[in-house]
Amino acid sequence: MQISGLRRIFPGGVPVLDGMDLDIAAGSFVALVGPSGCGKSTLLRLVAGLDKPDAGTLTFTPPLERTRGARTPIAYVFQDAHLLPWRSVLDNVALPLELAGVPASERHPAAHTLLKEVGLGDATSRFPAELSGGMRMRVSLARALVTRPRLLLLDEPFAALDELTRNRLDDQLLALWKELGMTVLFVTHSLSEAAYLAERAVVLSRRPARVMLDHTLALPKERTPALRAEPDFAREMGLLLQALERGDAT
Ligand SMILES: Nc1ncnc2c1ncn2[C@@H]1O[C@H](COP(=O)(O)OP(=O)(O)OP(=O)(O)O)[C@@H](O)[C@H]1O
Repeated sequence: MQISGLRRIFPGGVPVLDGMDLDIAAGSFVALVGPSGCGKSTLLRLVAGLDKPDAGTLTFTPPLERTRGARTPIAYVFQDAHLLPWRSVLDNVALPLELAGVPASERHPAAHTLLKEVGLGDATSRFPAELSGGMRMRVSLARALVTRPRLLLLDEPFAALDELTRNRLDDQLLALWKELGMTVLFVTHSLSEAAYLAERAVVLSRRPARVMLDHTLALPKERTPALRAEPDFAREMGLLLQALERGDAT
C-alpha cells in the first residue's frame, strides 16, 4: 500500500494530515504510534475508505477490489468490541459472512474455526454480556478475520485491558497474522506493545502528523514473552520513546 501526499483538514481546523507519505509492504506488520490527537485514527479511517482525503492518494498493490462472495479486503478493529448484545458469540462472528450472503452451513463452521483460534471454542453459544473484556475483544478479532481480509486495521484494540490479558491477546494476534498472512496496521499508545508486535514501527509527530521515525525493529522474528525482559527490547523501546518525545515537542 502506498500512501502519498495524504492531506486531511476538518472544517474550521488545522490540518491533521498534511502531505503524509508511507509505503507499507503487503503482508507486513506495522505499528503506528504518536501523541494523542496527532491523526492516527484519521489515517486509519482514510485507509479503510471510511473518510475521504482532501488531497493525496492511497494505492493498493495488488488492487484491493472487492472480490465476489464473502471476502472483504479490509477489516477494522476498534478499542471497543462493538458486539451485538442480542446475538450469540457465534452469530456475532458469523455476521460479516451473513451480510455477504454466505449460507449458515458455511458461515457457522468458519466462525467456529476462528473462535477456536482465539481460544473461545467453548464459548460460542454465550452472549456478549456474559464475557469479560478480553473475551469480547477476542470475539471482535475473530469477527474481523472471519472474512480473511487482506488488510487488518486495529485502532488501540487492547488498550482497555489489563496488561496480562493484553499480552496474551498480542500473542494471539501474532499467531493469526503468521497463519493468515494479512497486512496489519496497528495503532497503539504502548511502545512496548508496538515493539513486541511489529516488524516496523512508525512514530508520528503532533498534528499535522509527520513521520518522526520509520524503524524496522532489530528484534528476533519469533516474539516470545521472555523478549520483554531483554536488553535489546529495552533499547528498541528507547528509540521509539526518543522519537515520540521529539515529535511531541515540535
Ligand atoms: N470528524 C472530525 N471533525 C473534526 N475534527 C476531527 C474529526 N475527527 C478527528 N478530528 C480531529 O483531528 C485530530 C486527530 O484526531 P485522531 O482521532 O485522528 O487522533 P489520534 O491520533 O487517533 O488520537 P488518539 O491517540 O487520542 O486516539 C484531533 O484534533 C481531532 O479532534
